[in-house]
Formats: sequence, structure tokens, C-alpha cells
Amino acid sequence: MSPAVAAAPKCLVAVIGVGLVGTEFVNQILTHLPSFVKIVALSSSKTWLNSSNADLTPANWRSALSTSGIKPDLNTLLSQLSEKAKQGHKVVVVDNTSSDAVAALYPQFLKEGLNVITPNKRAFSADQSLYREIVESSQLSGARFLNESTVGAGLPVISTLKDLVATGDKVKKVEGVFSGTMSYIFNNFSTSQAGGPSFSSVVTIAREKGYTEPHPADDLNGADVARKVTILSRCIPALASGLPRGYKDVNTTSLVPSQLAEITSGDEFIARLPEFDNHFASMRKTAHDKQKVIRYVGVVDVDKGEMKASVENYPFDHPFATALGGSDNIFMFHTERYGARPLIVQGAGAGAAVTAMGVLSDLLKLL
Ligand SMILES: NC(=O)C1=CN([C@@H]2O[C@H](COP(=O)(O)OP(=O)(O)OC[C@H]3O[C@@H](n4cnc5c(N)ncnc54)[C@H](OP(=O)(O)O)[C@@H]3O)[C@@H](O)[C@H]2O)C=CC1
Ligand SMILES: N[C@@H](CC=O)C(=O)O
Ligand code: NA
Repeated sequence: MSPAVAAAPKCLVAVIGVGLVGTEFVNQILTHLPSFVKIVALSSSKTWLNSSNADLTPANWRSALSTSGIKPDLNTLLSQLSEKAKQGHKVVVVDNTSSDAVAALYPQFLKEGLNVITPNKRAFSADQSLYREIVESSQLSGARFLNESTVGAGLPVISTLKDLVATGDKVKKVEGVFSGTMSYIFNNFSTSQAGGPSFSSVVTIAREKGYTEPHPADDLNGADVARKVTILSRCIPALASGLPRGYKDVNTTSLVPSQLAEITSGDEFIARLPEFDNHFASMRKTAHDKQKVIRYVGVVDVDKGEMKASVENYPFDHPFATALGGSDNIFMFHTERYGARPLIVQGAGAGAAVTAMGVLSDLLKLL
């Protein structure tokens, strides 16, 4: 730990959601910043631990939470945290859920002076009113919201875009592979080789690796990419005038077979997916016959005012076909200053470790 970090005052953190990313986040704090950050509350969807006076360690926090016997109550949490903010503490709410209900509380958290950090895309990609309320509440109280991990997980995507804008560059287009799940699926399913694994098998592995949303259909229906497209578009002033529409207005291609569209359980969805393997294999063959691979891309085209999340075919030698592996994302920023050679950010775009790192680095930026 650097001396600057060691000398800084403690900040109080409440963690809502301890799934894949939340668990990793708590462990990273307790391992790397134990004396700098104090976790004062932990909440799963079933139990809540008020840990102000507890000595949490990577080995004991989960059992302390599961045996607390207290049901989560976000309103009580809100009032307890605002008391601490009023006493002069720097308080941060970290939302590691994908819950709309938690996202809807951000304006209240911010109004009470509680900072919000999150990888949850819901609030920033939903309709304009919630987003506007978040921005206004933050301006009113001075509390901040940081959401780097909502796009490209730990990759510096939102910060890069905001830096380009803040320094006066003119962003013309942002395009790339914005989904770790879609990247993993198509990097393995559609290559320059003929044939390959079944579609359902690669989706299953992407889920096992922790890349997918809690319900994998939220990735396959394009909504996750459409949300990221919306979040990025809201950082670009030329599009933000009048504020961009919500993610449902992004032109989006869904890969979810209509027969599976109403399934609410992720497990049932995965179990039924093999019924459609032949359909996806024929998509792959059609592309391969044209010497192309399939990739799922996002585009924010400022000049054309176009936002889309779509399936495209690319030649075998295109960077989207050759340069990506694993859950890699790639973001190409076409701007006035970068001219014909876009600024590129590339690397793992999903997975608990890199996402939690993005959340933790937001916390360090805040402090
Ligand atoms: N995984 C990744 O690679 C990335 C994830 N993200 C985002 O990070 C967030 C978390 O993802 P991930 O960890 O993979 O998802 P998980 O489903 O593993 O974890 C989410 C957790 O939130 C909990 N939860 C839901 N509602 C509440 C609530 N009201 N109060 C407290 N806890 C609640 C769930 O508990 P329970 O299971 O009991 O319902 C679950 O444990 C999502 O918004 C996702 O989009 C962003 C970038 C990358
Ligand atoms: N499900 C998402 C997780 C990160 O945002 C993805 O696959 O990219
Ligand atoms: Na990011």
C-alpha cells in the first residue's frame, strides 16, 4: 500500500449485493485496503449485516452475513448511512446487484450525501428521468456517482471517453465489441475454421465463467450491449443535449429464439437452448461461406445520430476476427484528434476479478 493511501482517512462503505462481483469486491477491499476502507454494511438479497463494529476478514465475512438473521431493509440502511454522512464521514454505497429497485434509490442516496459506485447498468441506461434525477441529486449535494465498470468491466472506457470530451476532442463514433459474453461466444463459435462447437455449449461455458448477466438472455437479446451503448452516448455532449433515449430505443438485434423469450429462469433457458443449435450452425455456415466470421457489436455514431447493437459479419482478417480472445472487449474511439487511427481500448470485458477491480479503482478515484 502506498504511503499516501495508508495515511488517508477511513471511508465507510456499504456493499449491496455479494454475488460474483460483490464477493470479489469485498475480498479485494479486505485483502488490499483493510485499514483504509471500513465496510460498515453488507447486504445480500436475503440477509443484512451491520458491521460497523465487527472485524471482517476474507475468511469470516460470508458466514457473519449468512448467520446475521436480519432481513435486508434498504430504507433503514439509507437512514443509518445518512446519519454517518451527517457526522462528517465519507460514505459510499456500492451496488453490486443488477437490481432496478436498488438503482431507483440512487437519487435518494445522493441527496443524503452518500456517494454511489456501481457496475450495475440499470440506472444509467433506463429512461431519461431516473438518469436526470441522479445527475441533479449529485449536483445538489456534491456526492458523486462513479460507474466505470458498467461498460467494459474494469477497462478504462468511461474515463477515456470523458477525458476525450473534457479536453475538447470531438468524438465522432465509438464502435466495438462491448459484451464479454458475446465476445466469448463468437470468438469460440465462429472462426476462420469451418464448423466448431455448438452454440449452446459456448453459451453454457460463458455463463460458468461468470461473464453473463444473472439471466443469460439479457446478454443474448442484445439488451446488455444496448445498455452500454446508451451509457456511452450519455457521456457525449452532442448526443446528451436533450439526453439520449433509454436502451430500449437503441436499434437492437436479439439472438434469443422467440420460443425462449418468455423464460424467466436462467437454468431453464440454458437447458432449452440446444433445441436451436442447428439454427445457429446455419448462421455460422452462411458467414463462413463468405469467408467471414460473426461478431456482435455496439455502435454510437455521433455524426449519423445512430445507436445500435447488432450482429455483423467480418472478413477473416478483420481485427474483430483476429485480435480478440476470451471475453475481450474492444472499443474504438474515432475522434477529430485521433483522425484515421482510432484510440483503442482492449482487454477482458467481463469476469468477477476485473469487474471488481474497476469498482475498487472507482473507490480510489473518489477518495
Ligand atoms: N459479471 C461480470 O462480468 C460483470 C458484471 N457487471 C454487473 O455487475 C453486477 C453484478 O454482477 P454479478 O456479480 O455477475 O451478478 P450476480 O447475480 O452474481 O450477483 C448479483 C447479486 O445481487 C444480489 N441482489 C439482488 N438484489 C438485491 C438486493 N435488493 N439487495 C441485496 N442484494 C441483492 C443477488 O442476490 P441473490 O442471488 O440472493 O438474488 C446476487 O447475489 C450486475 O449489475 C452486472 O451487470 C458489470 C460488468 C461485468
Ligand atoms: N454480461 C456482461 C457483463 C459485463 O458487463 C458482458 O458479458 O459483457
Ligand atoms: Na470500464
